[in-house]
Amino acid sequence: MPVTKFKLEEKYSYLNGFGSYHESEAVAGALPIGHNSPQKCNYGLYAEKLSGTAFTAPRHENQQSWLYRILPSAAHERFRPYGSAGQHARGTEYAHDKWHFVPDQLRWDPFDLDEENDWVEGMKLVAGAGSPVVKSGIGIFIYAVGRDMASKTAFYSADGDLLVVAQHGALDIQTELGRMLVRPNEIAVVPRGIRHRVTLPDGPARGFILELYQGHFQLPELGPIGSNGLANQRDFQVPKASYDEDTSSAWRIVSKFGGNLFAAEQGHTPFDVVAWHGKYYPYKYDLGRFNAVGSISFDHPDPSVFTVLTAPSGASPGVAVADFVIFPPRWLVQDDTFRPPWYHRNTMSEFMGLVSGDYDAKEGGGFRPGGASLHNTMSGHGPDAATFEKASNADLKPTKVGEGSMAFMFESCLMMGVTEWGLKTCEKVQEDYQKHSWTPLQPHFKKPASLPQQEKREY
Ligand SMILES: O=C(O)Cc1cc(O)ccc1O
Ligand SMILES: [Fe+2]
Repeated sequence: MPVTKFKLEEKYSYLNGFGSYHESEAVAGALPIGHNSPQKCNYGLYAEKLSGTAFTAPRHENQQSWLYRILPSAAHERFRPYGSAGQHARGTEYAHDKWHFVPDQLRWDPFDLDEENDWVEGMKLVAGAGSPVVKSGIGIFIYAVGRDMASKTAFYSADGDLLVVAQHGALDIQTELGRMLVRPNEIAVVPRGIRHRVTLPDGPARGFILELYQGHFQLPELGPIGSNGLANQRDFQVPKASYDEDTSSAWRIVSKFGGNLFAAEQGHTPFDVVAWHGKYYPYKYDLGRFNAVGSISFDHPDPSVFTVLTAPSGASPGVAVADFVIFPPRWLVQDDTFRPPWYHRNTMSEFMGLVSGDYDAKEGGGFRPGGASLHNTMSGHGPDAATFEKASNADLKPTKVGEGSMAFMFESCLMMGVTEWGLKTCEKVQEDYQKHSWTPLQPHFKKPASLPQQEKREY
């Protein structure tokens, strides 16, 4: 069910619709009518274009927005390496240049909450593939944040779109285009380049981030499902324009650029966009609104039926560099079916995280909220021994699984590497994952004493 825990405050105000052309003005009349770049913009604003795709990208993929702001984003001093001007670069772990590629199934205990780090310092790269400098691949981060970002500081990633999965605590994400409140069981996407400032309205926060170095997320095709279902377009919320007027104090812009952090000073707020229009904007989505479909006869369908958002690899149709898939509460009704996931090895790699509750393939415990697992290219996995035992003997009446639970998967066609931080420094990798889950599986094969009569087939 949708998140209801916090009452929405008036400061958060949204437009509805994924991929739509939106426009929003915090001051009536701030948007020029009928053109984008008048000789003088209304109210003395500057016009600035923000391109999220090549100018010439096909129309259905093209994502650009026009911002009407008090000062252009270009008005800042030189960028210097973050940390060199007295900022504490405490524990920033963004290095993407040395992956450990290991075939083991990996599982992480819940990552620690953190009292000290802010959004910039609290993001740790755990796994991924490719590189932001060639705009190819993905990075998977956990974040554990205990402090608001320093006042008058904003952050942006030039490396990719940030898909944020909130697991614990709420995030107030003030962006150039407007403000979003992102609570556990919700996700948000902050596209490449958009300045944002993250504060914590509800204490420490923890969650997961997929950074998409190439392209943008789209909704999956629905094929025979029809015109509604899964994540519906109208449930995506886009912040309305809201701006601050501050052209007299010192602001710092922190940039993640090629996996490294830089900071530049400027004498005005970056959150000065009075109006905007276009298709390149941040958005959020409540996972409780996902309309799950599944088998109502027999067999366990592929988890692609639970895809919320997908980012095509461009390699071939249907092959994603990143699928964001969830396992929401749902009814299982299949006859004569082993209902949990089958045992499997896939060419796609699967990074999973748990937002809340239990996951139905891991009755034996060990996959806990705030924790994660990685089943890489062709690494065998599936239900643990406890789940196999239970599910193969279960009474197959209609059953609700995942009540109060939300697991998700970042799935990729790329082989995923793990960072030094993810494999060792974090000290969360479970040594006994295999012994706990699959080595206890017993053979049950019994060759029958007399074989059933085969019908003679004529061809
Ligand atoms: O490995 C997992 O638990 C994720 C998963 C779930 C499922 O229902 C089918 C395949 C799959 O990879
Ligand atoms: Fe899997």
